[in-house]
Amino acid sequence: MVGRPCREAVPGIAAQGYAALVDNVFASGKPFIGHQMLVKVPHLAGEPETDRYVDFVFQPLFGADGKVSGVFVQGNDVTEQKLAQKALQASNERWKFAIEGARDGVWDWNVLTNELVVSNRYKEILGHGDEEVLGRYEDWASKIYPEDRHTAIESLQDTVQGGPPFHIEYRLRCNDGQYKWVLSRGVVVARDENGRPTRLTGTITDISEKKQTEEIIWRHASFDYLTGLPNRRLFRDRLEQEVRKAHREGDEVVLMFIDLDRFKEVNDLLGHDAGDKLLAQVSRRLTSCVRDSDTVARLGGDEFTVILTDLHGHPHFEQVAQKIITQLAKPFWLEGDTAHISASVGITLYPADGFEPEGLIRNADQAMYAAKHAGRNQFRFFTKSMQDEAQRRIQLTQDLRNALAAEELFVHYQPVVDLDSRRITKAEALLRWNHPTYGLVEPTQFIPLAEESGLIHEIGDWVFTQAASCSERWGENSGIPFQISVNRSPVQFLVKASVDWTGVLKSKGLPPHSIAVEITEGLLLNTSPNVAEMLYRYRDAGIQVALDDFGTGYSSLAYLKRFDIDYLKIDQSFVRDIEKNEGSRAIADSTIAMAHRLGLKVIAE
Ligand SMILES: Nc1nc2c(ncn2[C@@H]2O[C@H](COP(=O)(O)OP(=O)(O)OP(=O)(O)O)[C@@H](O)[C@H]2O)c(=O)[nH]1
Repeated sequence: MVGRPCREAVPGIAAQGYAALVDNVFASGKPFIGHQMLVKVPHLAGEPETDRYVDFVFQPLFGADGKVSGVFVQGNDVTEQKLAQKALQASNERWKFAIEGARDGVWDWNVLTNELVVSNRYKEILGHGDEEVLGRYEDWASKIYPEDRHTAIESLQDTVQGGPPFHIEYRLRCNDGQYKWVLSRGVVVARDENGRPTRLTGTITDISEKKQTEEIIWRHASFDYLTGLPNRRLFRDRLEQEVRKAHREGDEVVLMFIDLDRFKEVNDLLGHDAGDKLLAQVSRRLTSCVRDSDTVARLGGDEFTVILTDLHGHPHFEQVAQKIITQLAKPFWLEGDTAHISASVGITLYPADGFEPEGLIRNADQAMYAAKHAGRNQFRFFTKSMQDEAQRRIQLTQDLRNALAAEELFVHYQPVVDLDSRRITKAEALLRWNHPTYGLVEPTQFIPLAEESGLIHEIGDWVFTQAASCSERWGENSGIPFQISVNRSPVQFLVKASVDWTGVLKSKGLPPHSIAVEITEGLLLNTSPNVAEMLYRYRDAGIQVALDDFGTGYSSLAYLKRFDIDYLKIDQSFVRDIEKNEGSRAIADSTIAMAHRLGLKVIAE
């Protein structure tokens, strides 16, 4: 090739304009430098050419006479570099497209010069036009919502110091002075020779809508829909926060547990809507008894709590408790009806009674329970003995679970004498518990535990089968049917019985009136369809129904007829002093007269 004209040596390349370039340099005597010039390199005949990019230098060579004697051509193949650049450009285009498509704003911060450049979309998110809004880092920092500023700056600094990429949600001030939630992300894109970041680039996304949705979800999950008060979940959070704060500041926290007294009666007598209205009014009255910084919450049903904070050695909680009791004992006007209720309040103190929120809630609940048992409409402070009592209740409930299997329960039969024939024709089945440690436990102590724990269903069915067997035995012995009455707790009416009482009687070949079901007056006021359905089922099956403790509650005559009650039992408080007390005698007389006119029989306890 050497010594031959370039048109002959590399004809394919020379023809691409390179021979002309050589001629130009030769003629002008001026060098030529070309960057990334395309050269189509020919291959064997029939094969396609390949594209190469070459950095060229065409240097004229001068002879002794000062004239151009030749041209020195040097080519440096930079194809790889060119392709890499092309790829990068394409990728940048794609990113630009993606970011703009996502409607994100872009920022770029030069750490060395402190220059901050933001895209138009960034400005648009903040409600600005083309004008410069953020020229420096400080401009950005000054626009952050004060409460978020520290965390946002710290997070950015952390990235600069070598931490993870910047990723944080915070609020930025817009053109109209309002704050907007944004999500900002950023990474280090350049470093100096010591590895220190010199440039960070990132995006901001407008997340105000997402935040609004989150806020709505949070409100639903944290506030009670009926009263607008914090619910159980938010109450727990607040209590934890307040206990932590009091611990830091050496302060106290007072927790009150408030349960309305006989609220069920409002629902039963005036309807659920009226009950709802009363609950809403209770929440307003409670809020009016405390300061804005205190918390009033509704745990559910008719249970409320109050957290008193910032006491700073001036405990005024007894006055607050008394105020609550007084406020809630005042009548409630419920669109045409008036309701009277009261409240039982349990009080516990952090740190005197406990350190853990969970324990404090338990204490306040136990104190409230004690206030109820002491006659309602009052407050009680938590004491150690309440804890012992609660412990005993838990223990008894546990023991009760085994009592049936361990044969500790037994049924005692109290005879009922027919005053006309002077014969014992009936008996009442009374449940007793012979506890291995405590001896005979009163039904008033363990029946409420059985009701609370749901054990009443199993125990109640067991009492019924015992009574049915006894009725069968005694009926056979005497030759006439013998009726035994069995108490059925209101709780047993709430779910479908697992044992079909009428079916059991049928299978034993006993007439349906072998068993009478004793219910309490309050049950008749229950509006649950289960109650009415079950009572009608007894009536249709021929099982008699007796009303216990008549005279102590509502004594509503309408219900006696509606549910076809067969017997009334006059409460023993009237019967006991019937000979000495005129009033009791009058009540007993009129009850008997009324019952007989209604076709009901009467039993005196
Ligand atoms: N109207 C209404 N009633 C509710 C709501 N939640 C629960 N309840 C009722 O509130 C009553 C609470 O029952 P209790 O506290 O056991 O009954 P109480 O009559 O207050 O009895 P004591 O507390 O022993 O005095 C139940 O009858 C529930 O059905 C509600 O959102 N609205």
